[in-house]
Amino acid sequence: MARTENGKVALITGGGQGIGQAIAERLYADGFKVAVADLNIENARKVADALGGKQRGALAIQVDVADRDSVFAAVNHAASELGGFDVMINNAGIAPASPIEEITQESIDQLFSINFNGVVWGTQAAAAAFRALGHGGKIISAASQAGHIGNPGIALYSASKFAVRGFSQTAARDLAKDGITVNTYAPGIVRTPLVEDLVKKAASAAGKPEAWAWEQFANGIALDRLSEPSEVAAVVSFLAGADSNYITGQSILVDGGIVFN
Ligand SMILES: NC(=O)C1=CN([C@@H]2O[C@H](COP(=O)(O)OP(=O)(O)OC[C@H]3O[C@@H](n4cnc5c(N)ncnc54)[C@H](O)[C@@H]3O)[C@@H](O)[C@H]2O)C=CC1
Ligand SMILES: CC(=O)C(C)=O
Repeated sequence: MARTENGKVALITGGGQGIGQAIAERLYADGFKVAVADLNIENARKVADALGGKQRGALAIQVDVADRDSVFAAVNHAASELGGFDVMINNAGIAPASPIEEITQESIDQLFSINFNGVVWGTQAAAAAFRALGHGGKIISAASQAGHIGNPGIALYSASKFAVRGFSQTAARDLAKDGITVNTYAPGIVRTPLVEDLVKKAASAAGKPEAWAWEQFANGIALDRLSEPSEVAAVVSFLAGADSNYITGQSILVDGGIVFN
């Protein structure tokens, strides 16, 4: 795909692997300068370096999305180093199993601090940067099919993704006056380290081989296969680009046909 040099800047949290890496690569190919932001700075550096590094408009930044100051610092760093700020992708997330009986205050706090608070801090930091730069922008966050229908075994995760959708709908209304659109993407089951981990744990809990667990995860998908990260990145590319300028407050399912709204 040819770079179009659209001159815009996007920051992707959780950009060091999986869906976030695919989004960073896709937006870079679309012509964005990208800030690849991750708790795991080594992985973020690998992704940014493979795109050519800072000199070529791909900057690695360490961020902890659970920490408001860290997120604001990452956005400000991206804006000053890359010369602007236009698109925020709140992608970082975790998906530990959470059987109902085993949920604790700590497990709620840990999961929500990343999956939900991280989206709130990212939305605040991006909106502040857009206002300071005197223009609007786009905020795009990771929901999930599990944020459209409760998924068995991952109650906290599902709840956090419903919360991301609810927060983003209100943010879309509240920030529209500033020329800011707010949307979410809702993947199905994507081949990433996050899902590999869920599959391993499901197989071990059931005392079955991993191949069995992969089949369970693929069950009920109309297109009868799992998703690749690049297929999610293609939809995020649309949400980050001008063709989606009249879309706000929406959650776009990219799940091969699991949830039908
Ligand atoms: N893989 C899937 O099937 C699906 C994933 N999603 C969502 O997509 C997003 C990305 O998922 P994957 O790529 O599969 O996950 P992944 O586990 O492969 O990658 C997540 C990245 O986020 C980073 N990260 C974790 N905690 C962080 C923190 N506190 N601060 C900054 N970075 C942090 C990790 O270091 C990692 O690089 C998540 O929000 C996830 O919930 C949604 C639906 C399905
Ligand atoms: C991790 C996730 O979002 C799933 C399984 O939908």
